[in-house]
Amino acid sequence: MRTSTILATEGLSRRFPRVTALDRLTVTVGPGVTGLVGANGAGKSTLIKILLGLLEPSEGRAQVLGMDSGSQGAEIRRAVGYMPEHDCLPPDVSATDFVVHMARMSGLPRTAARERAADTLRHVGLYEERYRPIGGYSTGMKQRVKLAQALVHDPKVVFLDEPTNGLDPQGRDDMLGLIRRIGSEFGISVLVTSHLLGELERVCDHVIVIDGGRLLRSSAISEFTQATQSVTVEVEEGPEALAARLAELGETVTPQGRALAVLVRGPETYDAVRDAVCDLELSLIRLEQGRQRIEDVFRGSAADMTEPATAPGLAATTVRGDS
Ligand SMILES: Nc1ncnc2c1ncn2[C@@H]1O[C@H](COP(=O)(O)OP(=O)(O)OP(=O)(O)O)[C@@H](O)[C@H]1O
Repeated sequence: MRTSTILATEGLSRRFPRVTALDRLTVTVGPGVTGLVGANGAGKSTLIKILLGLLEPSEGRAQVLGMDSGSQGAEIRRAVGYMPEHDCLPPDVSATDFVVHMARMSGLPRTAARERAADTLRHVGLYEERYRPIGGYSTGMKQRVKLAQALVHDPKVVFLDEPTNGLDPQGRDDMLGLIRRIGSEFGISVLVTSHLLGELERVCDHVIVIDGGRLLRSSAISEFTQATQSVTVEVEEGPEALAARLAELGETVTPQGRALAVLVRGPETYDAVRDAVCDLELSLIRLEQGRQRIEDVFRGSAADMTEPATAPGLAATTVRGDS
């Protein structure tokens, strides 16, 4: 394992009686913010639980910070902060009391625990409300408390399981901003899961996409954005004929209103557009470089990831990058 490796899995599988949640997953994660993306049921939470030593793999192995998840789970959990997906907060205590308690559980002395809890709650943006019982909090505030308890013991790495779940667009933006700061300002490596590819584009250095427990892709975000370069072509009349000709020439074309978005494979794509427009004697109105959404790379292979799970329309409002 390289010294810069934060976590790695090798041929990792986990079978449940009715489903294979992870299927021979081999992946390596370096420092920075890494997105783990997959539709609901893709195996994201299962992977996190195995990494933390909370669940046994059926086959293969996993390491976090050079420690084996099978035999060194307790050490891993000391070094890693974990924000679980589901609501697991006690309703009757305040955020302050809860986060201090979690800090004490991690081994911090009383005074240090109080100081760290106050700092961490301030970092996640909880102020006066931190003295009120958690039961009265909004979803966004509860997500912040979960994030604070993951950070309070000053971990080297945090695993955040669907931190934007249930949040409105503003809440998502705020949470994504916090995640970016954890990576850049605090220097903590982050593994963050989401079922929406587009929202992680903004905060991640690297993205891993899984589907049905299998690895679809693991790439630096720059490779994704390169892959999503497109050119928008608008002609006065005959966009259908142009689309058909470009498709014949092997180009990937998506109608966009009156225009066409053509995925750029390389310089040959521009030649194909020029030749098709000339051959069909069309009048070109617009030829413009743009970027498709990151999830367009996976259209067809993992379509669920382009849909918001809880609130239709949210993804469209939070995803950047339409050309
Ligand atoms: N304890 C379990 N017993 C049986 N099946 C399970 C168990 N835990 C997970 N699964 C199944 O394994 C698959 C992967 O689940 P997992 O929770 O890892 O997915 P996920 O990508 O985190 O999705 P979600 O965001 O919906 O939780 C699912 O089909 C799920 O039903």
